[in-house]
Amino acid sequence: HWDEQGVACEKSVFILGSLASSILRITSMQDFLANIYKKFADHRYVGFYQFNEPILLIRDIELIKQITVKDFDVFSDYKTYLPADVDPLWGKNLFQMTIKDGWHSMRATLSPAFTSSKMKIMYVLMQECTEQFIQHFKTQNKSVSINVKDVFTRFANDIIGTSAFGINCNSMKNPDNEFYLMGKEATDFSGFKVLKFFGYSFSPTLMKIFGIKVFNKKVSSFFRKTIKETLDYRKNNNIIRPDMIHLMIEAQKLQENIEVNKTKKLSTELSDESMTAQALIFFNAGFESVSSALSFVVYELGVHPDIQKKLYQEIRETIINEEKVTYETLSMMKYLECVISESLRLHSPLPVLERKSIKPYTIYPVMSHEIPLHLKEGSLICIPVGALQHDENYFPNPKKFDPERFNNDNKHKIVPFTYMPFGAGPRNCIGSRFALLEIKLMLVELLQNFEIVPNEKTQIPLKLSKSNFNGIPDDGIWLALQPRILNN
Ligand code: HEM
Repeated sequence: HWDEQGVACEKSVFILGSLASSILRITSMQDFLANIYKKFADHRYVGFYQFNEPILLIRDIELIKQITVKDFDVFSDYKTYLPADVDPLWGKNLFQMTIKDGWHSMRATLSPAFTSSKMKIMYVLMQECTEQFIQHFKTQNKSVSINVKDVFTRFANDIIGTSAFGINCNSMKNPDNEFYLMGKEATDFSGFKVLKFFGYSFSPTLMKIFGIKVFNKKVSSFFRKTIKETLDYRKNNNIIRPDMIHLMIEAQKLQENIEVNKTKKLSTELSDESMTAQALIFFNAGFESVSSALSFVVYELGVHPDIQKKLYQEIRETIINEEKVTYETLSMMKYLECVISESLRLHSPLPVLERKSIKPYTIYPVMSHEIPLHLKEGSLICIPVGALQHDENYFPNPKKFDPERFNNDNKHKIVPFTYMPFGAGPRNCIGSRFALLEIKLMLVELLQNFEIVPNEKTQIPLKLSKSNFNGIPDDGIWLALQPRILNN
Protein backbone atom coordinates (compact mmCIF):
# COMPACT_ATOMS: atom_id res chain seq x y z
CA HIS A 1 0.00 0.00 0.00
CA TRP A 2 2.62 2.57 1.06
CA ASP A 3 5.01 1.64 -1.77
CA GLU A 4 2.26 2.31 -4.28
CA GLN A 5 1.65 5.69 -2.65
CA GLY A 6 5.35 6.60 -2.70
CA VAL A 7 5.50 6.82 1.10
CA ALA A 8 8.57 5.75 3.10
CA CYS A 9 7.56 2.79 5.23
CA GLU A 10 8.76 0.88 8.28
CA LYS A 11 9.53 -2.78 7.49
CA SER A 12 6.79 -5.27 8.24
CA VAL A 13 6.36 -9.03 8.58
CA PHE A 14 3.64 -11.35 7.29
CA ILE A 15 0.30 -11.03 9.16
CA LEU A 16 1.68 -9.09 12.18
CA GLY A 17 2.77 -6.10 10.09
CA SER A 18 5.30 -3.57 11.40
CA LEU A 19 4.15 -3.95 14.99
CA ALA A 20 5.46 -7.54 15.26
CA SER A 21 8.08 -6.69 17.89
CA SER A 22 5.53 -4.77 19.93
CA ILE A 23 2.89 -7.53 19.69
CA LEU A 24 5.51 -10.08 20.75
CA ARG A 25 6.45 -7.73 23.63
CA ILE A 26 10.07 -7.35 22.49
CA THR A 27 9.67 -3.56 22.13
CA SER A 28 7.11 -1.39 23.85
CA MET A 29 4.57 0.41 21.68
CA GLN A 30 6.10 3.73 22.82
CA ASP A 31 9.60 2.65 21.80
CA PHE A 32 8.32 1.35 18.48
CA LEU A 33 6.82 4.76 17.67
CA ALA A 34 9.86 6.63 19.02
CA ASN A 35 12.15 4.48 16.85
CA ILE A 36 10.35 5.20 13.60
CA TYR A 37 9.98 8.86 14.56
CA LYS A 38 13.80 9.04 14.86
CA LYS A 39 14.62 6.74 11.95
CA PHE A 40 12.64 8.80 9.42
CA ALA A 41 13.88 12.17 10.71
CA ASP A 42 13.95 13.75 7.23
CA HIS A 43 10.35 12.82 6.41
CA ARG A 44 7.13 14.66 7.28
CA TYR A 45 5.22 11.38 7.46
CA VAL A 46 5.94 7.66 7.35
CA GLY A 47 3.81 4.56 6.82
CA PHE A 48 3.59 1.37 8.86
CA TYR A 49 1.18 -1.56 9.21
CA GLN A 50 -0.81 -2.70 12.21
CA PHE A 51 -1.49 -6.26 11.08
CA ASN A 52 -2.88 -5.70 7.57
CA GLU A 53 -3.95 -2.11 8.18
CA PRO A 54 -1.87 0.78 6.80
CA ILE A 55 -1.31 3.65 9.25
CA LEU A 56 0.30 7.01 8.50
CA LEU A 57 2.49 8.42 11.27
CA ILE A 58 2.78 12.21 11.11
CA ARG A 59 6.11 13.75 12.19
CA ASP A 60 5.73 17.30 10.93
CA ILE A 61 4.12 19.80 13.31
CA GLU A 62 2.51 21.90 10.54
CA LEU A 63 0.81 18.76 9.22
CA ILE A 64 -0.23 17.82 12.77
CA LYS A 65 -1.88 21.22 13.15
CA GLN A 66 -3.58 20.79 9.79
CA ILE A 67 -4.95 17.35 10.68
CA THR A 68 -6.06 18.04 14.25
CA VAL A 69 -7.37 21.60 13.84
CA LYS A 70 -7.60 23.14 10.36
CA ASP A 71 -8.94 20.05 8.58
CA PHE A 72 -10.81 18.58 11.52
CA ASP A 73 -13.89 18.14 9.30
CA VAL A 74 -11.88 15.46 7.44
CA PHE A 75 -10.02 13.87 10.38
CA SER A 76 -12.76 13.84 12.98
CA ASP A 77 -13.12 10.14 13.85
CA TYR A 78 -11.10 7.60 15.78
CA LYS A 79 -10.68 4.04 14.65
CA THR A 80 -13.46 1.98 16.21
CA TYR A 81 -11.69 -0.83 18.04
CA LEU A 82 -14.90 -2.22 19.40
CA PRO A 83 -18.00 -1.91 17.19
CA ALA A 84 -21.00 -0.36 19.02
CA ASP A 85 -23.09 -3.48 18.34
CA VAL A 86 -20.64 -5.65 20.34
CA ASP A 87 -21.54 -3.68 23.46
CA PRO A 88 -23.42 -0.39 22.99
CA LEU A 89 -22.45 0.76 26.51
CA TRP A 90 -18.80 0.79 25.50
CA GLY A 91 -19.19 1.64 21.84
CA LYS A 92 -21.51 4.60 22.39
CA ASN A 93 -19.65 6.70 24.87
CA LEU A 94 -18.07 9.93 23.71
CA PHE A 95 -14.56 8.47 23.69
CA GLN A 96 -15.55 5.83 21.13
CA MET A 97 -18.25 7.70 19.24
CA THR A 98 -17.99 8.38 15.52
CA ILE A 99 -19.39 11.42 13.73
CA LYS A 100 -22.16 9.18 12.29
CA ASP A 101 -23.09 8.03 15.83
CA GLY A 102 -23.68 11.69 16.77
CA TRP A 103 -20.33 12.70 18.31
CA HIS A 104 -20.93 16.44 17.67
CA SER A 105 -24.20 16.65 19.56
CA MET A 106 -23.00 14.39 22.42
CA ARG A 107 -19.86 16.51 22.86
CA ALA A 108 -22.01 19.67 22.87
CA THR A 109 -24.32 18.10 25.47
CA LEU A 110 -21.49 17.00 27.78
CA SER A 111 -19.13 19.99 27.44
CA PRO A 112 -21.05 22.22 29.92
CA ALA A 113 -20.50 19.57 32.59
CA PHE A 114 -16.71 20.05 32.34
CA THR A 115 -16.44 23.85 32.67
CA SER A 116 -14.43 25.47 35.52
CA SER A 117 -17.62 26.42 37.34
CA LYS A 118 -18.84 22.80 37.31
CA MET A 119 -15.42 21.57 38.42
CA LYS A 120 -15.66 23.94 41.35
CA ILE A 121 -18.98 22.35 42.31
CA MET A 122 -17.55 18.82 42.12
CA TYR A 123 -14.43 19.84 44.04
CA VAL A 124 -16.07 19.09 47.37
CA LEU A 125 -16.54 15.43 46.34
CA MET A 126 -12.90 15.16 45.31
CA GLN A 127 -11.90 16.61 48.65
CA GLU A 128 -13.80 13.90 50.55
CA CYS A 129 -12.04 11.14 48.59
CA THR A 130 -8.62 12.74 49.04
CA GLU A 131 -9.16 13.05 52.79
CA GLN A 132 -10.16 9.38 53.07
CA PHE A 133 -7.01 8.43 51.18
CA ILE A 134 -4.71 10.57 53.34
CA GLN A 135 -6.35 9.41 56.57
CA HIS A 136 -5.72 5.79 55.63
CA PHE A 137 -1.95 6.37 55.75
CA LYS A 138 -1.93 9.04 58.42
CA THR A 139 -3.56 6.79 61.00
CA GLN A 140 -0.77 4.24 60.54
CA ASN A 141 1.61 6.77 62.12
CA LYS A 142 4.71 5.31 60.49
CA SER A 143 6.59 5.27 57.23
CA VAL A 144 4.63 3.13 54.72
CA SER A 145 5.95 1.47 51.58
CA ILE A 146 3.42 1.73 48.75
CA ASN A 147 2.98 0.68 45.17
CA VAL A 148 1.83 4.08 43.93
CA LYS A 149 0.12 2.66 40.86
CA ASP A 150 -2.05 0.44 43.03
CA VAL A 151 -3.08 3.13 45.52
CA PHE A 152 -3.70 5.78 42.87
CA THR A 153 -5.81 3.34 40.86
CA ARG A 154 -7.95 3.01 44.01
CA PHE A 155 -8.03 6.78 44.38
CA ALA A 156 -9.02 7.30 40.70
CA ASN A 157 -11.71 4.66 41.20
CA ASP A 158 -13.15 6.44 44.24
CA ILE A 159 -13.22 9.76 42.42
CA ILE A 160 -15.11 8.10 39.53
CA GLY A 161 -17.45 6.38 41.99
CA THR A 162 -18.42 9.59 43.74
CA SER A 163 -18.44 12.02 40.83
CA ALA A 164 -19.81 9.90 37.97
CA PHE A 165 -21.93 7.24 39.72
CA GLY A 166 -22.86 8.92 43.02
CA ILE A 167 -21.26 6.16 45.12
CA ASN A 168 -18.80 6.52 48.00
CA CYS A 169 -16.36 3.58 47.84
CA ASN A 170 -13.29 4.29 50.03
CA SER A 171 -11.22 1.64 48.27
CA MET A 172 -8.30 2.03 50.70
CA LYS A 173 -10.48 1.01 53.64
CA ASN A 174 -12.63 -1.46 51.66
CA PRO A 175 -10.09 -2.90 49.21
CA ASP A 176 -12.49 -5.45 47.69
CA ASN A 177 -15.55 -3.26 47.21
CA GLU A 178 -17.66 -4.35 44.25
CA PHE A 179 -17.39 -1.03 42.39
CA TYR A 180 -13.58 -1.21 42.43
CA LEU A 181 -13.49 -4.86 41.33
CA MET A 182 -15.90 -4.15 38.47
CA GLY A 183 -13.92 -1.06 37.44
CA LYS A 184 -10.68 -3.08 37.40
CA GLU A 185 -12.33 -5.75 35.32
CA ALA A 186 -13.73 -3.14 32.92
CA THR A 187 -10.36 -1.48 32.36
CA ASP A 188 -8.16 -4.55 32.37
CA PHE A 189 -6.66 -4.84 28.91
CA SER A 190 -3.99 -7.35 29.76
CA GLY A 191 -3.48 -10.98 28.71
CA PHE A 192 -6.21 -12.62 26.64
CA LYS A 193 -8.22 -9.37 26.38
CA VAL A 194 -5.46 -7.69 24.36
CA LEU A 195 -5.66 -10.58 21.89
CA LYS A 196 -9.42 -10.15 21.65
CA PHE A 197 -8.91 -6.44 20.90
CA PHE A 198 -6.35 -7.26 18.23
CA GLY A 199 -8.82 -9.86 16.95
CA TYR A 200 -11.47 -7.15 16.50
CA SER A 201 -8.87 -4.96 14.86
CA PHE A 202 -7.87 -7.78 12.46
CA SER A 203 -11.32 -9.09 11.57
CA PRO A 204 -14.43 -7.82 13.42
CA THR A 205 -16.61 -10.06 11.25
CA LEU A 206 -14.82 -13.27 12.30
CA MET A 207 -14.93 -12.25 15.98
CA LYS A 208 -18.67 -11.60 15.73
CA ILE A 209 -19.32 -14.90 13.92
CA PHE A 210 -17.58 -16.76 16.77
CA GLY A 211 -19.47 -14.65 19.33
CA ILE A 212 -16.28 -13.54 21.10
CA LYS A 213 -17.07 -10.66 23.47
CA VAL A 214 -14.41 -8.38 24.94
CA PHE A 215 -16.25 -7.37 28.07
CA ASN A 216 -17.85 -9.59 30.62
CA LYS A 217 -21.67 -9.24 30.65
CA LYS A 218 -21.58 -9.11 34.45
CA VAL A 219 -19.60 -5.84 34.26
CA SER A 220 -21.98 -4.10 31.83
CA SER A 221 -25.03 -5.22 33.85
CA PHE A 222 -23.46 -3.95 37.07
CA PHE A 223 -22.89 -0.42 35.75
CA ARG A 224 -26.31 -0.28 34.02
CA LYS A 225 -28.01 -1.30 37.27
CA THR A 226 -25.99 1.18 39.37
CA ILE A 227 -26.90 4.15 37.19
CA LYS A 228 -30.55 3.10 36.87
CA GLU A 229 -30.98 2.75 40.62
CA THR A 230 -29.26 6.08 41.33
CA LEU A 231 -31.32 7.92 38.70
CA ASP A 232 -34.61 6.46 39.97
CA TYR A 233 -33.75 7.22 43.58
CA ARG A 234 -32.77 10.82 42.83
CA LYS A 235 -35.79 11.51 40.67
CA ASN A 236 -38.23 9.96 43.14
CA ASN A 237 -36.73 11.66 46.19
CA ASN A 238 -35.78 14.96 44.56
CA ILE A 239 -32.17 14.56 45.63
CA ILE A 240 -29.54 16.98 44.35
CA ARG A 241 -25.87 16.05 44.75
CA PRO A 242 -23.04 18.03 43.13
CA ASP A 243 -21.94 15.28 40.73
CA MET A 244 -21.92 14.22 37.11
CA ILE A 245 -25.23 12.37 37.37
CA HIS A 246 -26.92 15.56 38.51
CA LEU A 247 -25.33 17.49 35.64
CA MET A 248 -26.51 14.83 33.20
CA ILE A 249 -30.06 14.87 34.63
CA GLU A 250 -30.04 18.64 34.08
CA ALA A 251 -28.76 18.17 30.51
CA GLN A 252 -31.49 15.56 29.96
CA LYS A 253 -34.18 18.01 31.16
CA LEU A 254 -32.77 20.72 28.90
CA GLN A 255 -32.89 18.37 25.95
CA GLU A 256 -36.46 17.34 26.72
CA ASN A 257 -37.41 21.05 26.69
CA ILE A 258 -35.70 21.59 23.37
CA GLU A 259 -37.54 18.59 21.96
CA VAL A 260 -40.90 19.86 23.23
CA ASN A 261 -40.22 23.35 21.90
CA LYS A 262 -38.99 22.27 18.52
CA THR A 263 -41.22 19.17 18.38
CA LYS A 264 -38.33 17.34 16.78
CA LYS A 265 -35.96 14.77 18.18
CA LEU A 266 -32.26 15.48 18.52
CA SER A 267 -29.94 12.98 16.94
CA THR A 268 -28.46 11.98 20.32
CA GLU A 269 -30.75 11.29 23.23
CA LEU A 270 -29.41 11.48 26.74
CA SER A 271 -31.45 8.44 27.75
CA ASP A 272 -30.69 6.41 30.89
CA GLU A 273 -28.70 3.99 28.73
CA SER A 274 -26.74 6.81 27.17
CA MET A 275 -26.09 8.32 30.61
CA THR A 276 -24.60 5.01 31.71
CA ALA A 277 -22.42 5.01 28.61
CA GLN A 278 -21.29 8.57 29.36
CA ALA A 279 -20.58 7.81 33.04
CA LEU A 280 -18.40 4.97 31.79
CA ILE A 281 -16.25 7.59 29.98
CA PHE A 282 -14.58 8.08 33.31
CA PHE A 283 -13.51 4.46 33.32
CA ASN A 284 -12.53 4.36 29.65
CA ALA A 285 -10.71 7.68 29.66
CA GLY A 286 -10.04 8.79 33.20
CA PHE A 287 -9.06 5.71 35.20
CA GLU A 288 -5.75 4.55 33.77
CA SER A 289 -4.73 8.02 32.59
CA VAL A 290 -5.18 9.72 35.98
CA SER A 291 -3.66 6.90 38.03
CA SER A 292 -0.65 6.69 35.67
CA ALA A 293 -0.17 10.47 35.64
CA LEU A 294 -0.24 10.56 39.45
CA SER A 295 2.10 7.58 39.75
CA PHE A 296 4.72 9.14 37.49
CA VAL A 297 4.62 12.60 39.06
CA VAL A 298 4.90 11.15 42.57
CA TYR A 299 7.80 8.98 41.42
CA GLU A 300 9.62 12.00 39.97
CA LEU A 301 9.10 13.92 43.22
CA GLY A 302 10.40 10.94 45.19
CA VAL A 303 13.62 10.72 43.20
CA HIS A 304 14.11 14.52 42.96
CA PRO A 305 14.10 15.69 46.62
CA ASP A 306 15.16 19.24 45.63
CA ILE A 307 12.08 19.63 43.40
CA GLN A 308 9.87 18.09 46.06
CA LYS A 309 11.24 20.55 48.62
CA LYS A 310 10.58 23.52 46.35
CA LEU A 311 7.02 22.35 45.77
CA TYR A 312 6.47 21.78 49.49
CA GLN A 313 7.69 25.33 50.14
CA GLU A 314 5.20 26.71 47.62
CA ILE A 315 2.41 24.74 49.31
CA ARG A 316 3.37 26.07 52.77
CA GLU A 317 3.63 29.63 51.53
CA THR A 318 0.29 29.52 49.72
CA ILE A 319 -1.82 27.70 52.27
CA ILE A 320 -1.98 29.93 55.31
CA ASN A 321 -4.54 29.39 58.07
CA GLU A 322 -6.71 27.16 55.91
CA GLU A 323 -8.27 24.07 57.36
CA LYS A 324 -8.94 22.62 53.94
CA VAL A 325 -7.16 23.53 50.74
CA THR A 326 -9.62 25.41 48.54
CA TYR A 327 -10.16 25.37 44.79
CA GLU A 328 -8.92 28.98 44.58
CA THR A 329 -5.73 28.26 46.56
CA LEU A 330 -4.90 25.32 44.30
CA SER A 331 -5.10 27.50 41.22
CA MET A 332 -2.58 29.93 42.74
CA MET A 333 0.22 27.34 42.88
CA LYS A 334 2.30 27.97 39.78
CA TYR A 335 5.19 25.62 40.57
CA LEU A 336 2.68 22.82 41.12
CA GLU A 337 1.49 23.38 37.56
CA CYS A 338 5.07 23.29 36.24
CA VAL A 339 5.74 19.98 38.05
CA ILE A 340 2.60 18.33 36.67
CA SER A 341 3.14 19.67 33.12
CA GLU A 342 6.73 18.39 33.07
CA SER A 343 5.69 14.98 34.32
CA LEU A 344 3.00 14.78 31.60
CA ARG A 345 5.71 15.68 29.07
CA LEU A 346 8.13 13.03 30.24
CA HIS A 347 5.49 10.34 30.83
CA SER A 348 2.48 11.05 28.64
CA PRO A 349 -0.30 8.67 29.79
CA LEU A 350 -1.63 8.56 26.21
CA PRO A 351 1.54 8.70 24.09
CA VAL A 352 -0.20 8.58 20.71
CA LEU A 353 -3.20 10.35 19.16
CA GLU A 354 -5.27 8.73 16.48
CA ARG A 355 -7.45 10.11 13.73
CA LYS A 356 -9.51 8.52 10.98
CA SER A 357 -10.48 10.41 7.84
CA ILE A 358 -14.15 10.59 6.96
CA LYS A 359 -13.49 11.99 3.47
CA PRO A 360 -10.74 11.58 0.84
CA TYR A 361 -7.79 13.96 1.41
CA THR A 362 -4.59 14.96 -0.35
CA ILE A 363 -1.32 15.90 1.32
CA TYR A 364 0.48 18.10 -1.20
CA PRO A 365 4.28 17.79 -1.63
CA VAL A 366 6.58 20.20 0.20
CA MET A 367 9.87 18.26 0.25
CA SER A 368 11.79 17.25 -2.88
CA HIS A 369 11.20 13.49 -2.37
CA GLU A 370 7.43 13.87 -1.95
CA ILE A 371 4.61 13.36 -4.46
CA PRO A 372 0.91 14.15 -3.82
CA LEU A 373 -0.40 11.66 -1.28
CA HIS A 374 -4.04 10.77 -1.87
CA LEU A 375 -5.64 9.34 1.26
CA LYS A 376 -8.94 7.51 0.89
CA GLU A 377 -11.89 7.90 3.25
CA GLY A 378 -11.23 5.73 6.33
CA SER A 379 -7.43 6.30 6.34
CA LEU A 380 -5.81 5.93 9.74
CA ILE A 381 -3.43 8.56 11.11
CA CYS A 382 -1.29 8.48 14.22
CA ILE A 383 0.45 11.35 15.98
CA PRO A 384 3.36 10.22 18.18
CA VAL A 385 2.90 12.60 21.13
CA GLY A 386 5.39 10.69 23.32
CA ALA A 387 8.13 10.88 20.67
CA LEU A 388 7.48 14.59 20.00
CA GLN A 389 7.65 15.38 23.71
CA HIS A 390 11.02 13.59 23.86
CA ASP A 391 12.47 15.25 20.76
CA GLU A 392 15.61 17.16 21.73
CA ASN A 393 14.97 19.71 18.99
CA TYR A 394 11.91 20.83 20.92
CA PHE A 395 12.89 19.89 24.50
CA PRO A 396 16.67 20.11 25.10
CA ASN A 397 18.00 17.37 27.37
CA PRO A 398 14.64 15.59 26.97
CA LYS A 399 15.17 12.79 29.51
CA LYS A 400 15.73 15.30 32.33
CA PHE A 401 12.80 16.00 34.67
CA ASP A 402 12.90 19.79 34.68
CA PRO A 403 9.69 21.62 35.73
CA GLU A 404 11.39 24.96 34.91
CA ARG A 405 10.61 24.34 31.22
CA PHE A 406 7.06 25.40 32.08
CA ASN A 407 7.78 28.48 34.22
CA ASN A 408 6.61 31.93 33.06
CA ASP A 409 9.99 32.77 31.50
CA ASN A 410 10.24 29.55 29.50
CA LYS A 411 6.80 28.25 28.64
CA HIS A 412 6.36 30.57 25.64
CA LYS A 413 9.40 28.85 24.08
CA ILE A 414 7.45 25.59 23.73
CA VAL A 415 6.65 25.15 20.04
CA PRO A 416 2.89 24.71 19.50
CA PHE A 417 1.87 21.11 18.69
CA THR A 418 4.99 19.57 20.23
CA TYR A 419 3.40 19.26 23.68
CA MET A 420 -0.03 17.57 23.63
CA PRO A 421 -0.65 15.36 26.68
CA PHE A 422 -4.37 16.13 26.37
CA GLY A 423 -4.49 15.96 22.58
CA ALA A 424 -5.28 18.75 20.14
CA GLY A 425 -8.17 20.39 18.30
CA PRO A 426 -11.91 19.83 18.75
CA ARG A 427 -11.41 16.16 19.65
CA ASN A 428 -9.07 16.95 22.55
CA CYS A 429 -9.59 15.64 26.08
CA ILE A 430 -12.90 16.83 27.50
CA GLY A 431 -11.84 15.83 31.03
CA SER A 432 -8.48 17.65 31.26
CA ARG A 433 -9.70 20.19 33.87
CA PHE A 434 -11.22 17.42 35.94
CA ALA A 435 -8.01 15.34 35.73
CA LEU A 436 -5.70 18.23 36.60
CA LEU A 437 -7.85 19.20 39.56
CA GLU A 438 -7.77 15.76 41.15
CA ILE A 439 -4.03 15.42 40.50
CA LYS A 440 -3.29 18.84 42.03
CA LEU A 441 -5.45 18.20 45.07
CA MET A 442 -3.86 14.81 45.73
CA LEU A 443 -0.31 16.16 45.39
CA VAL A 444 -0.94 19.05 47.75
CA GLU A 445 -2.62 16.90 50.40
CA LEU A 446 0.07 14.24 50.06
CA LEU A 447 2.98 16.65 50.43
CA GLN A 448 1.34 18.49 53.31
CA ASN A 449 1.26 15.26 55.27
CA PHE A 450 4.14 13.14 53.97
CA GLU A 451 7.58 13.27 52.49
CA ILE A 452 7.86 10.99 49.47
CA VAL A 453 11.11 9.01 49.66
CA PRO A 454 12.61 6.15 47.67
CA ASN A 455 13.06 2.83 49.46
CA GLU A 456 14.79 -0.47 48.67
CA LYS A 457 12.01 -1.39 46.20
CA THR A 458 12.26 1.84 44.19
CA GLN A 459 13.74 1.40 40.71
CA ILE A 460 16.18 4.18 39.82
CA PRO A 461 16.05 4.70 36.90
CA LEU A 462 12.60 3.34 36.22
CA LYS A 463 12.46 0.32 33.90
CA LEU A 464 9.45 1.04 31.73
CA SER A 465 7.19 -1.86 30.80
CA LYS A 466 7.25 -3.36 27.31
CA SER A 467 3.69 -4.64 27.64
CA ASN A 468 1.81 -1.76 29.28
CA PHE A 469 0.81 0.89 26.79
CA ASN A 470 1.59 3.69 29.27
CA GLY A 471 4.96 2.23 30.32
CA ILE A 472 4.11 1.68 34.02
CA PRO A 473 6.46 -1.16 35.14
CA ASP A 474 4.68 -4.53 35.44
CA ASP A 475 5.37 -4.80 39.18
CA GLY A 476 4.33 -1.21 39.82
CA ILE A 477 6.20 1.83 41.13
CA TRP A 478 7.35 1.63 44.76
CA LEU A 479 8.07 4.49 47.14
CA ALA A 480 7.66 5.25 50.83
CA LEU A 481 5.42 7.84 52.49
CA GLN A 482 7.13 9.25 55.56
CA PRO A 483 4.86 11.22 57.91
CA ARG A 484 6.09 14.83 58.12
CA ILE A 485 5.49 14.91 61.85
CA LEU A 486 8.27 12.30 62.36
CA ASN A 487 10.76 14.53 60.56
CA ASN A 488 10.14 17.61 62.68
C1 HEM B 1 -4.15 12.86 33.19
C2 HEM B 1 -5.29 12.40 32.77
C3 HEM B 1 -5.75 12.40 31.33
C4 HEM B 1 -5.00 12.47 30.19
C5 HEM B 1 -3.49 12.58 30.06
C6 HEM B 1 -5.94 12.43 29.08
C7 HEM B 1 -5.56 12.50 27.75
C8 HEM B 1 -6.44 12.40 26.69
C9 HEM B 1 -6.04 12.39 25.33
C10 HEM B 1 -4.60 12.47 24.81
C11 HEM B 1 -7.15 12.26 24.57
C12 HEM B 1 -7.22 12.19 23.05
C13 HEM B 1 -7.27 13.59 22.53
C14 HEM B 1 -7.10 13.73 21.05
O1 HEM B 1 -7.25 12.73 20.33
O2 HEM B 1 -6.78 14.84 20.58
C15 HEM B 1 -8.28 12.23 25.47
C16 HEM B 1 -9.59 12.15 25.07
C17 HEM B 1 -10.65 12.10 25.95
N1 HEM B 1 -10.59 12.18 27.33
FE1 HEM B 1 -8.92 12.39 28.45
N2 HEM B 1 -7.21 12.34 29.56
C18 HEM B 1 -7.15 12.32 30.93
C19 HEM B 1 -8.22 12.26 31.80
C20 HEM B 1 -9.53 12.25 31.44
C21 HEM B 1 -10.64 12.25 32.35
C22 HEM B 1 -10.57 12.29 33.88
C23 HEM B 1 -11.77 12.21 31.62
C24 HEM B 1 -13.13 12.19 32.22
C25 HEM B 1 -14.20 12.38 31.72
C26 HEM B 1 -11.38 12.18 30.22
C27 HEM B 1 -12.24 12.13 29.15
C28 HEM B 1 -11.86 12.08 27.82
C29 HEM B 1 -12.80 11.93 26.71
C30 HEM B 1 -14.29 11.77 26.80
C31 HEM B 1 -12.04 11.96 25.55
C32 HEM B 1 -12.56 11.85 24.12
C33 HEM B 1 -12.99 13.21 23.64
C34 HEM B 1 -13.68 13.18 22.32
O3 HEM B 1 -13.54 12.20 21.58
O4 HEM B 1 -14.36 14.15 22.02
N3 HEM B 1 -10.02 12.21 30.15
N4 HEM B 1 -7.82 12.30 26.77
